[in-house]
Amino acid sequence: MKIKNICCIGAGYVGGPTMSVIAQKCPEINVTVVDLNEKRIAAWNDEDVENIPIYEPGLSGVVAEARGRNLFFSTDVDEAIDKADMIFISVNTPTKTYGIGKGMAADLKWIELCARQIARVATSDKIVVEKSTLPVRTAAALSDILHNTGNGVKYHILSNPEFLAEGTAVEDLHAPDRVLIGGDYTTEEGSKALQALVDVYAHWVPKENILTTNVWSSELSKLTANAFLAQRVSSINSLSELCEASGADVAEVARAIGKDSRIGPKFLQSSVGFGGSCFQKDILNLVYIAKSFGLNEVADYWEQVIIMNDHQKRRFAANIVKTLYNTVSGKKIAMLGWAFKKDTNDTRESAAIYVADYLLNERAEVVVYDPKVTSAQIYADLDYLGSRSEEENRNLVTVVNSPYEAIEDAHATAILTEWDEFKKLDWDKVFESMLKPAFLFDGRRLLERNEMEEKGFKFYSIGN
Ligand SMILES: NC(=O)C1=CN([C@@H]2O[C@H](COP(=O)(O)OP(=O)(O)OC[C@H]3O[C@@H](n4cnc5c(N)ncnc54)[C@H](O)[C@@H]3O)[C@@H](O)[C@H]2O)C=CC1
Ligand SMILES: O=C(O)[C@H]1O[C@H](OP(=O)(O)OP(=O)(O)OC[C@H]2O[C@@H](n3ccc(=O)[nH]c3=O)[C@H](O)[C@@H]2O)[C@H](O)[C@@H](O)[C@@H]1O
Repeated sequence: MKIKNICCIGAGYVGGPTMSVIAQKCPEINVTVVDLNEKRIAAWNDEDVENIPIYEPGLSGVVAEARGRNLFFSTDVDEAIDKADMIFISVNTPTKTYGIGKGMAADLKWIELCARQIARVATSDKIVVEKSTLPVRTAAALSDILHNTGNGVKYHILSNPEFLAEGTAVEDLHAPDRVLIGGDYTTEEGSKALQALVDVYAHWVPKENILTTNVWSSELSKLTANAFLAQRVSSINSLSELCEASGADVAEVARAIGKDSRIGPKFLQSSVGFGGSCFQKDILNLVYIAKSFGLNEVADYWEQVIIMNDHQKRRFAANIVKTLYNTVSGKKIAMLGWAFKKDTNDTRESAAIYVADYLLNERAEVVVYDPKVTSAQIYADLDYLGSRSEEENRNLVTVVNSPYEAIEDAHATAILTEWDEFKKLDWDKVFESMLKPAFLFDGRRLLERNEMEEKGFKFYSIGN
């Protein structure tokens, strides 16, 4: 079966970049990315390709190459569904904020809406691909909806979770460690559907890197991969506190253990805590699933990863207060970075939000600089927490366009995101323009202690 038309529902951080790369690498396939969000689609279609709604290194070049040729962005969801032989569902699956499973389970409302819409519109057989991260066995629910509310056409459901990381999305999509496709390989038709998607990726991914499994293994592998990655960060972060107490240096410990090929060097960078839209949500989902099977010890084991991460964020903020003589009330704290990691404008679950909230509860005046995050986003993130009125957030928080403006007359500077430009700041100038003693809190292990102390800073660094 040769795929000619692909539709992707959801033009977000996953749907946008993933489909752009498929279109780039498969010029004979028409790829239409649809979304209900008109503003987002308008931005994807902006004449100036630098204005696409997601900042990812290299992405604008990919979009420029394929857009208008075989890559289209549209709000006409029905038309794109009807035309497609293969439909990716790449909508958001956030943690539920209400009802059963509140604060834990994934909210599958948008997934179900997509399924119902596909069933209503489709007049020919479709391969439906789960691109969103979903709880294990979601494909059964999708199949139920599609086959019971549809127009009598046939559906094959595949699971094809996405492993890209933000900030390196294009690189990850061009050369993935693996592509995972779950499908029903026990039937001839199921195998054909699986093969159709394998053939799409085989345009640029070596065959040995395309793994096929049954649907449940694929769904569960995505949650597992994120849980393992987050667990490594929480593990090294837990040790950062022990390093601070004992005189060891977490970077040295990480290097020493990472040299063991069984452990490996990646994801051992101690930090102010992991953020991003997925680690916390996916682990909470895993915990919820384990609990729903009555596996309480399994649930407790994974929940600890989140508990440690919350502790790390709180501990970083609390240390600022403690170091500034137990009060930051009325003091200016410069925060460098707001995004949850460098090279992205995404702020979802960023540690910076929680550190700022903590400091604001202590009545600090916070000044934020981030090279890619807008002030509107920063205020929206704080408002969303609901810790204080919107007016108070605007009174207490200032967003500026230059790091030097942020640090001017600051009592303390805190690095929250590891943007490369922070390494290259003129730190002598920073020291000069801060109030003394000039406290510097490095939440990303970006700077060298000796160098900063020589310049005169009172320097605090995670795990050292
Ligand atoms: N952000 C990331 O780096 C990664 C995310 N994922 C998973 O991919 C999924 C999508 O994540 P993101 O792209 O970050 O989310 P996102 O929130 O950036 O994008 C989702 C888009 O879907 C649209 N949408 C929702 N319901 C719709 C409907 N019924 N019809 C049309 N459009 C609809 C929304 O308007 C939104 O623009 C989630 O399940 C996430 O866990 C997986 C790997 C990486
Ligand atoms: O499902 C998802 O959404 C994605 O989640 C993560 O990707 P992402 O969240 O974009 O970014 P990561 O590079 O994993 O970083 C996550 C957080 O952990 C932090 N981190 C990461 C690595 C490390 O060593 N230390 C550390 O503190 C980062 O600063 C960031 O806040 C996974 O890496 C992707 O494989 C996955 O597809």
